[in-house]
Amino acid sequence: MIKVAPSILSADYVNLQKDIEKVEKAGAPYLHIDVMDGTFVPSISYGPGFVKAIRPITNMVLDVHLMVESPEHILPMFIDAGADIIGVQVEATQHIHRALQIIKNGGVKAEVVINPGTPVAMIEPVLHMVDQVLVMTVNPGFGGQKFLPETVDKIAQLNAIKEEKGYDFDIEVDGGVNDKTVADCYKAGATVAVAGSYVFNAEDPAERIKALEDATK
Ligand SMILES: O=C(CO)[C@H](O)[C@H](O)COP(=O)(O)O
Ligand SMILES: [Fe+2]
Repeated sequence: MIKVAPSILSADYVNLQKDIEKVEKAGAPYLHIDVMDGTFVPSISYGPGFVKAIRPITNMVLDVHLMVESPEHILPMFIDAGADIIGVQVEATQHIHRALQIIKNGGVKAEVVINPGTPVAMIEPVLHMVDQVLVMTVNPGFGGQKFLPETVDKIAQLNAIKEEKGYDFDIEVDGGVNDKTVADCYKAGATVAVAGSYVFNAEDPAERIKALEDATK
């Protein structure tokens, strides 16, 4: 069964605590927090203060996805804010190895993220040092986009490398995930699924989390 990571990008910001409590009660193990800088992606979302405010109200794993140019400079702020996992986009830095080192040295799990147009070969040199790889299944920047099926092959490629080399990272998928698309990702080797609009644009987020779990049993 896949681990579900609801993305609060599609939550009700005015009643955020209620929405967070709903998905935690439904048993979601991760909470996905999308940080957007208005440069790497067009949108602007939230910063380390947001993570710091959420930290004491939940026991879920705080899975922070940085869509930020040159993230090295801001990593210490997200480490101090209480993130459990920090993901950096390989396309956003000339120093992916250094960025991952900073995260690990801060005692936080390190994740590398790849966009749909980026080949797996780009991240092969750092796969030995990551706790999680995030395969973007849409182009980053917005919630509610359509899943890109051509990204599934990259999940399989990563899973093959993981098995061949004996690496121990989770494979997370993010973008357009629903009860249909999640099944192919899981079959290819994904272990964590981010879902924003599918979970939060629903009457009952708990029912949607269960549907994702049931589709991957
Ligand atoms: O990183 C992201 C977009 O760049 C997100 O995690 C986004 O919230 C996914 O949303 P949805 O499940 O609605 O496609
Ligand atoms: Fe994300």
